[in-house]
Amino acid sequence: MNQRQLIEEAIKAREKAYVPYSKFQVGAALLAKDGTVFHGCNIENAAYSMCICAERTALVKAYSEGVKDFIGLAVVADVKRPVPPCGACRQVISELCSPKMEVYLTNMNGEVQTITVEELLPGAFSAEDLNDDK
Ligand SMILES: O=c1ccn([C@H]2C[C@H](O)[C@@H](CO)O2)c(=O)[nH]1
Ligand SMILES: [Zn+2]
Repeated sequence: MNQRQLIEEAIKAREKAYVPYSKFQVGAALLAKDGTVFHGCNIENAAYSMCICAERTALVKAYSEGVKDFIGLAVVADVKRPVPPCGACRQVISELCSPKMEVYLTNMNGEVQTITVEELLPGAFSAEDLNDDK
């Protein structure tokens, strides 16, 4: 599976978005090392702060099935620039994906920005900080 194909999977995942409030559909596709692709979409709630982003949906689906090794993540929305993940997702991606893994940020115009996990959130808070004895 190449970058273009993973983006196609994210476009398919986007169709499943549950977005009655924002009407802003986001899709994600997470490629695992074993070749499995996990789809994610955003899922909103009348209690707005409970909204779950597409990226986290895909990651939680994979982790909950015991899959933890990934090759890439594609994210797509219908926006002017390749869709930027929110801060919460950057934090979760930083913890659950390897620093050098590539993330493909895209839009429906076919623009693609390739960025690594470590570039998404430089200086991310991590488990090492918790264990820091100073
Ligand atoms: O990268 C992003 C950015 C936003 N959203 C969702 C959250 C909310 O449902 C809607 C508007 O912010 O888009 C995502 O799923 N991923
Ligand atoms: Zn997010």
